[in-house]
This record gives sequence, structure tokens and C-alpha cells, in this order.
Amino acid sequence: MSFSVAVSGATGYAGGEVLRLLAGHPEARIGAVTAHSSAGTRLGVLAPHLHGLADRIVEETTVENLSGHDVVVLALPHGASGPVAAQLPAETLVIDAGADHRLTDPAAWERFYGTEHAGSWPYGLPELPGAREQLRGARRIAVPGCYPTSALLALVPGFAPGPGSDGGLLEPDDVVIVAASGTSGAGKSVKPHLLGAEVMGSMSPYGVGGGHRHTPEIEQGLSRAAGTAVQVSFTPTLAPMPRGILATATARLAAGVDADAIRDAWDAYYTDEPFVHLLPEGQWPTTGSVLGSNHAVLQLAVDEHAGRVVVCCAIDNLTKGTAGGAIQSMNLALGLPETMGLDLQGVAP
Ligand SMILES: NC(=O)C1=CN([C@@H]2O[C@H](COP(=O)(O)OP(=O)(O)OC[C@H]3O[C@@H](n4cnc5c(N)ncnc54)[C@H](OP(=O)(O)O)[C@@H]3O)[C@@H](O)[C@H]2O)C=CC1
Ligand SMILES: CC(=O)N[C@@H](CCC(=O)OP(=O)(O)O)C(=O)O
Repeated sequence: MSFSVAVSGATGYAGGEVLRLLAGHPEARIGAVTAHSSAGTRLGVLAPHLHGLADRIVEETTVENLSGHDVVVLALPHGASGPVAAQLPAETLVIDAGADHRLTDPAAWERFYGTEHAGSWPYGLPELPGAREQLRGARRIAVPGCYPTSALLALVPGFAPGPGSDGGLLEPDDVVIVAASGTSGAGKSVKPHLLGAEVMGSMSPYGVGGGHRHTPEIEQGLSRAAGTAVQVSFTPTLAPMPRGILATATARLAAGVDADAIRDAWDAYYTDEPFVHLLPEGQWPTTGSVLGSNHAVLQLAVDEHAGRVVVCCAIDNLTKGTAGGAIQSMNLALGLPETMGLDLQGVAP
């Protein structure tokens, strides 16, 4: 079943990663590659790692240029994908890597993004409870943010009923997440705080005190899984590396929950997942081990002294955190094997 895919935002980090993965997908044919200020340029100038696509000319992002494809991936700045998506035919599978269609609560959208809510679409994190049912046959998919991908994968087995537990292993009002991200998470456009001289050899927090727009997205995912409101304190930090996220999530254990119950729940939740791995005890996640792959690696410990679980999760922000998640969800929507085109090992060292 061969199908055509247009990629908009093709010259950006997320769009470039989508193209890298599509180039290795056995059934995908890459159609239009579109962007904005770089329209008219050879893709090889802007994304020289995409060798097979070097002679493609970047087109302007218009509904005409995106039309006639089976799938359209939008990897555009926040607020740009809503108006484009609204003009694409209902039968086209539209996958939005941006945030425009992730949040279900219009008030949360307006508070954190400051524009009108474009509506919500099925959420492209297949490992969440019930997500695969929503994604199969879907024609609109909202790809999660990269921090929410790592945070949700870290904590969802503690809230959702699963093969190893009835859920409710963690208190919903005491969840703390601190995550370090590589600079590609901020996109390719030039910003002073992303200059090599600022970032190399230095780490910095931002969005501290509940100000980051991924807080409501993480709360939405955990609350859905728990069936009750989950409150999260989330702090992102910028790390001196090009890509990768290491999220450290801690939560207070519910009464009577012990270390065995926690390990059993995480183990059972992820045992059949092709891309999420609870590592053997004693081995801790590293961002280096997942670079370029669609895999997420987890490890946890129960801190008996503090009465908390501590879970670390590493992903590649551009792969499982964006483009890999998008392809995984696309496969589900199109009725293909979920792992098609994603059989990628990490890149080391
Ligand atoms: N980077 C990451 O780790 C992740 C990113 N995302 C999301 O993916 C989306 C893209 O992010 P990212 O790739 O990092 O950003 P980049 O800044 O690297 O790329 C942005 C892309 O959008 C194009 N673009 C900018 N403005 C417009 C416009 N008005 N119309 C059409 N195209 C436009 C740019 O083209 P040109 O340069 O030609 O103007 C470029 O191709 C964002 O919504 C982001 O939140 C999601 C998860 C993780
Ligand atoms: C390092 C860095 O700046 N990261 C980005 C998050 C990138 C991402 O996944 O998020 P969206 O798709 O929601 O933009 C940020 O904190 O804004």
C-alpha cells in the first residue's frame, strides 16, 4: 500500500526528521516539501543530511501545494498549522507536529498560547490508555510535545489501570517533573540564548514556576489516564547537547504501595510495547542510547525515605518526541504495522 506524504515545515528540525524517517519507510512516497522563507531553495542546502532529497526544491506552504497527497505532515510554528489544516480535505490524513490541536481545554490553550483554540484531535502517543483505538483510521492526529512524551511515558503506569495494577499507585496531587532538553527542541531559528557560546558548557532552567506550556499537556495526559485530575509541577532545562531529553519524574506513593508493586506495574505496562523499555534494574537511561531512534528507555527507584517513586525517561526529542511518534501514529491511522519504517537502532557514541 504505497501512499504519498507532503511535509510542511520541511526545512525545520522537526520536518527534517520526518523526512529522514519517511525516506526509510517502505510504503511512503515523499511528495511536496514546503516551508516559508526558504521557499525556492534546494533542500540539500538547508538539510544536507537528507541526501536522497537534496535536489528537491522547497515550495511555499499553500493549500494548493499540499493538496493531492494521502498524508500531510505539518511541522510549523505554533498557531500556523490550524488555518492550513482547516482547509485540507477531510479524507487526507493530517498530522500536526505542532501544538495547535493537542489540548482539549480551550481555556488552557488560551492561557498558555494566547490565541483562539483550533480544537483538539486524537493524541499521537499510542502507549497511552485507549490511544491506539482512537488512532486507528484517524484522519487528524496531534503529535505530542517532546517533553510531554517523556513525562507521560515515565509516569502513566502509576496512574492508569493496566495489566500489572488497577491504577492509582501514585498520589495525583504531588507530581514533580524536571527535564533536560537538547537545543534542537527550540527549533532552528536563530535565538541568542541558543548560540553555541551561551549553551556549550552551561545548563539553564526556563519556564520555572508552572509557566511552561507543556504543563497543561502533561496534566491532560495523566488526568485522562488516572480518571481524576492530576497536578504537575514541571521545570524544563536546556542542556548543552543538540538532541535528546532526560526527564526525571517523581510522585508520592499512594498508601500501601511498595517497591514491588511499582516495578510490577511498569514492567507489565510496557512489556509488549515495541518502543518503550523498562531497563534491567541498576541500568539507568541515557539520552545517548536513544539518539536517532524511536525508542524510549526508563528506569525507576522507590525512595522509601521520601515515600516517592523516581522515574527517569530518555528519548530523542526529534524522533520519539516528534517525528517517530508521528510516523508510529501515521502507521496506525493507515492500518499499517505500527513499527513500519521505525526499525532504527540508536547512534553511538
Ligand atoms: N524541535 C522539536 O524537538 C519539536 C518540535 N515540535 C513542533 O514542531 C513544529 C516545528 O518545530 P521545529 O522544527 O523545531 O521549528 P523550526 O524553527 O526548526 O522549523 C520551522 C519550520 O516552519 C517553517 N515556517 C515558519 N513559519 C512558517 C509559516 N508562516 N508558514 C509556513 N512555514 C513556516 C520554517 O520554514 P522557513 O525556515 O522556510 O521559514 C521551518 O521549515 C513546532 O510546532 C514545534 O513545536 C514538536 C515536538 C518537538
Ligand atoms: C528546548 C526547547 O526550547 N524546547 C521547546 C519544546 C519543544 C517541543 O516539543 O514542544 P512543542 O512542540 O510544544 O513546541 C520549548 O521548551 O519551547
